[in-house]
Amino acid sequence: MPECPSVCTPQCTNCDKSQFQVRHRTLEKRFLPKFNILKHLSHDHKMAGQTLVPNVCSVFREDLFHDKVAIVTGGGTGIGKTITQELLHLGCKVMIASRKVERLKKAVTELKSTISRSSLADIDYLQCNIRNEDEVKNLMSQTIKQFGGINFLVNNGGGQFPSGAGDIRLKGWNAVVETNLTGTFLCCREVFNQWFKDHGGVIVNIIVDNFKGFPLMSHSGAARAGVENLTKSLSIEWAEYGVRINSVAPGGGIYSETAAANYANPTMIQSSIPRVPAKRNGTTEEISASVCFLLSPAATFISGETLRVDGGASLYKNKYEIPEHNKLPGYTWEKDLSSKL
Ligand SMILES: CCC/C=C/C(=O)SCCNC(=O)CCNC(=O)[C@H](O)C(C)(C)COP(=O)([O-])OP(=O)([O-])OC[C@H]1O[C@@H](n2cnc3c(N)ncnc32)[C@H](O)[C@@H]1OP(=O)([O-])[O-]
Ligand SMILES: NC(=O)C1=CN([C@@H]2O[C@H](COP(=O)(O)OP(=O)(O)OC[C@H]3O[C@@H](n4cnc5c(N)ncnc54)[C@H](OP(=O)(O)O)[C@@H]3O)[C@@H](O)[C@H]2O)C=CC1
Repeated sequence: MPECPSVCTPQCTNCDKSQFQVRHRTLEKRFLPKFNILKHLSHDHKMAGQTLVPNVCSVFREDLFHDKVAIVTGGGTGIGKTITQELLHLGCKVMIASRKVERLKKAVTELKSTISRSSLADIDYLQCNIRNEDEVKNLMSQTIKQFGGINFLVNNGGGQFPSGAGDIRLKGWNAVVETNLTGTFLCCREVFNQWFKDHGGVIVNIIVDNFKGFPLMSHSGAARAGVENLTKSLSIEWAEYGVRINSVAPGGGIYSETAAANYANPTMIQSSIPRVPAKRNGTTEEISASVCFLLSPAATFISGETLRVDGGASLYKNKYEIPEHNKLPGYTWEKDLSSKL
């Protein structure tokens, strides 16, 4: 059992396990189901006064963002929800935004209950499809109205469906490109025009590990490559306005129930593990820590960068297995050379 990185968590009301220990067990359960090495927990662990969301064990100082306001798109689920929870823990006011209001409402109710009474942190939600220009404009203006400004934008909302490129219909291609590239652009442009141009600010874009191509997700690979380059362009163009912008590229698989549920094969996220040098999936907490670092004063000289958070996966094998074939013969002036190639 690893050490908890900071002071944390109450004990279970039924036994002496801390919430961190229970959380750690839950992660083992997620990542190693088929090896059956887990001992079953003898009872449900109930933490006095706690909700279902785990307590935050952030490595960052608790008041780090006490005077800050953040927007997190897709902040009601998975990676975005963990980022939101860590930002709240660090004292930030957070507006979460996505398409499905029920998810947003549920997340706000759960996460609000984790804010301590002495904290200046606050959370609210706005429905916003980042593909819709008017809704993005509204997200920025309403956040400014409600929280008095915006310091951070985390462009986390996004996704795709797996498909061979030959089978992607134009509508499907456009849906993925509009979500991941155009949606990210619209959020960047609007936060700049409505606030960052006059006050500065920090943007973090969540992309994917597409560094060796993204076979069967070509639409998303292309869109995220666009975001990576947008990150570089804007880091130069907007430096004079006090804007920093970076990307985080999660790799391997980052497990969350919603991420897994997006795929017909729920083990899709787990299937990366053999090709991850760390030999496991990543956690939403590991992505959140990188985002908080890039938002923080520790990263004031970092802009235009993409941080790979992938256990080394982007340096190792492509997940895609190329079937045996002889469809790409060599070009040569010698007869019979092809047998030696
Ligand atoms: C290990 C992996 C690493 C990465 C992990 C993660 O990212 S985890 C995070 C994962 N989380 C997420 O990805 C969450 C967010 N993702 C999403 O909401 C969707 O994947 C979206 C981005 C396509 C938007 O969807 P939407 O409903 O707003 O879109 P829409 O209604 O406007 O147009 C839809 C059109 O797209 C097409 N099409 C759609 N699905 C399929 C399919 N399965 N099959 C084939 N085609 C499909 C189809 O053409 C359809 O129109 P049609 O022909 O039917 O009339
Ligand atoms: N999990 C993983 O292994 C990896 C994830 N990523 C990326 O990380 C980000 C978060 O994914 P993750 O948390 O894992 O999965 P989730 O499916 O939980 O998160 C996707 C989020 O994006 C929101 N979203 C999708 N489309 C839109 C839209 N048009 N407008 C506004 N919000 C939208 C969804 O909310 P709603 O449905 O309410 O709109 C949802 O909250 C995504 O960009 C994903 O592609 C990258 C690499 C690996």
